[in-house]
Amino acid sequence: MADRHLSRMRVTLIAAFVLVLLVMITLITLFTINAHRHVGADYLAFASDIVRVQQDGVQLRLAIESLEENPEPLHQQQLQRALSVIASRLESTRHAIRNVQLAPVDYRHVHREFDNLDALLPRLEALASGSLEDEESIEELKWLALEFDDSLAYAYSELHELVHAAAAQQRQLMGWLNWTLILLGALLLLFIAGLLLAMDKIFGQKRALERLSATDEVTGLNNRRALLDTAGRALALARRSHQPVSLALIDFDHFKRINDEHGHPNGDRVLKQFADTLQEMIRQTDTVARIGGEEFCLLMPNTERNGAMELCERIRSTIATLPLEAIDGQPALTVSIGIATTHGDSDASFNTLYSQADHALYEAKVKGRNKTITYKRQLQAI
Ligand SMILES: Nc1nc2c(ncn2[C@@H]2O[C@H](COP(=O)(O)OP(=O)(O)OP(=O)(O)O)[C@@H](O)[C@H]2O)c(=O)[nH]1
Repeated sequence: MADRHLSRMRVTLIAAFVLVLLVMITLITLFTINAHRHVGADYLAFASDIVRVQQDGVQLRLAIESLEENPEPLHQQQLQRALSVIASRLESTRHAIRNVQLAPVDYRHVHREFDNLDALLPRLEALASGSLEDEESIEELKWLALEFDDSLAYAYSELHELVHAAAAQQRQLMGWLNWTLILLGALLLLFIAGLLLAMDKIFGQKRALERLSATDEVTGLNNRRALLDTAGRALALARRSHQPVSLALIDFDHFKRINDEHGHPNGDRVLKQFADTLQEMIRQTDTVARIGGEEFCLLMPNTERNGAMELCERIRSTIATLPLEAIDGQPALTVSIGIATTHGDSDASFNTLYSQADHALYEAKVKGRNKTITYKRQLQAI
């Protein structure tokens, strides 16, 4: 049952982890694809560059007007300078477009306009560096310059808009990035919280299992297995510190009658009441366990034979007069007790102690029950 629960929890945890992983991978992939173009681009700087180069068209027009009014070499030189500035700015704008990585589909028409400018520029430069003494050449230069200026203005204004749109996308992307990070953080927290809860549950179940495997369910006392652990430790400690350890086996007399006359459930209640009474009478360092049907074992570390005898006698006489709640509050039971003691200098094992106490218990039963007998080389009865 617990195994099934644990493996279900394991599957849930793995599924949660895979889900979180998938969500993270999807979000990161989507983000990376979109962010690739935008994240590193400085659209703001590019936009202000474009505003600056838009002034080139104004310079060109001014140079043409001056040349028209007064076709002097000085104005011709101004025109040549303006054209050379435009040429180099066109080149650096192209370079900037490649750097900000605008999607080619978005700026295809701008690109076409740039090609047109590329075609017009050499013609303009040739005219501007030729002889401009007759009106016809100036007129041709003027119209070509106007066509060039139109194209330039269109290209730059389109580009400006594209860059603004890209900057808006970049801002939106950053917003998404924030939300993505918040979502990932929340998922991670959820996952960690789930993991902690699951671990808490697992450890809780483990503790409950340990408790159950060490406890007798009728009386709530330690069971045989828990007693063996405790006794092993107590005996090892006693050997090291040369202290005595006593062990008592307590067995009800004619318990069968209780079951027969009052029913098994009432028999259980009697066992429980006895266990509670026993717990109240012993020291904190003592351990009591139910090791069989109606047989109990009391481990008394650091207790000599006389001390054990005194306590067990008190137990025996208390039980003999104990009103049993499950059977009309009447005292109706006695116990027989066998005690064995190991001294500090002895290295008796639990099994030895147990069989000595069992031997003494057998003697108590044979000698008429309701007795406490300590195991000695010759058994000693009270
Ligand atoms: N109610 C209840 N009875 C139990 C439990 N375990 C064992 N018993 C009963 O305890 C009785 C033990 O019977 P016996 O071994 O003959 O011992 P006894 O009747 O106490 O007689 P002596 O020990 O010889 O004095 C049986 O009737 C078992 O059914 C239990 O968990 N609950």
